[in-house]
Amino acid sequence: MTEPTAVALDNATVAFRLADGRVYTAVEQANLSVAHGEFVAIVGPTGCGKSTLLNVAAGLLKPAAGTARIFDKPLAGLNRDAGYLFQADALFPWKTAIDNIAIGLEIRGTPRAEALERAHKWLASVGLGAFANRYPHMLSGGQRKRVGLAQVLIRDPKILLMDEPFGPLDAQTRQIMGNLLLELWTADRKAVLFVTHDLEEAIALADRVVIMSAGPSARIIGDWRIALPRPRDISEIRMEKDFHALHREIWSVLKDEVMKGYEQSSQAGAA
Ligand SMILES: Nc1ncnc2c1ncn2[C@@H]1O[C@H](COP(=O)(O)OP(=O)(O)OP(=O)(O)O)[C@@H](O)[C@H]1O
Repeated sequence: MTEPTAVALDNATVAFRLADGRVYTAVEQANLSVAHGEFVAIVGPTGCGKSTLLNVAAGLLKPAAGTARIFDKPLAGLNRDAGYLFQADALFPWKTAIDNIAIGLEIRGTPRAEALERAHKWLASVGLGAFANRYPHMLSGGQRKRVGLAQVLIRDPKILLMDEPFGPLDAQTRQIMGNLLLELWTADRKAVLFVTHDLEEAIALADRVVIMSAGPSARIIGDWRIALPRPRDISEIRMEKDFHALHREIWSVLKDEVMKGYEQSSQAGAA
């Protein structure tokens, strides 16, 4: 039996009403799918609608036209199968690392002792076993991301929605986090939808890279299968010939859209 598609957006159009009453169509007729266990990255120019598509998959935004289906069922309300990791930290500043991780289970009614035991395992799997009692302000940006990842994964979502999760980190920490993400994903293949503006990061991580055009009315204009071998080290894979060939091919499509994106966003009243 074939597995149901984890995320399927069919002809999804998303529009926003602006303060002056005009309607801004951010995304038009986007078709996007993420298969069970597949890692898909969305790349596109700034402001094209990457987060908007992710928010549709999360059930935070309803398309004006088209449909969103999760495991072959129409999405109504929040996507309860998904865990969401944003660019900004979502940690409670008044809770320690361990309590930040355990809270997701405690909210669901898991007894505290059991929640803590599982949280310690997750803290160890993100390499922070010795930092259980640190508050978020006592952790580096990369360490906070690790806690954030554990906080999402402990709830065992079937789908991971990631919106530039490593955006604020320095280049080296980004690569370390990328490798950690791949290691955890390989152990338990969840469907991943990963938004990034960094084409190299997208190719290094994903099974498929999807490219969006510049907005308004952004569309999906390319979909590449990334047949690079796994397991991957995301620093080393960037040295490979096949990686360069893919990068060249995808960038040839993306670069015009990036330029259009900058022009659009610099025009008065663009959005
Ligand atoms: N609530 C809103 N009301 C009006 N316009 C919005 C709203 N949310 C997003 N937009 C517009 O929709 C477009 C897409 O926004 P979105 O945040 O999805 O882009 P993005 O590709 O994720 O951008 P970036 O790469 O800069 O993070 C942008 O032009 C943005 O200004």
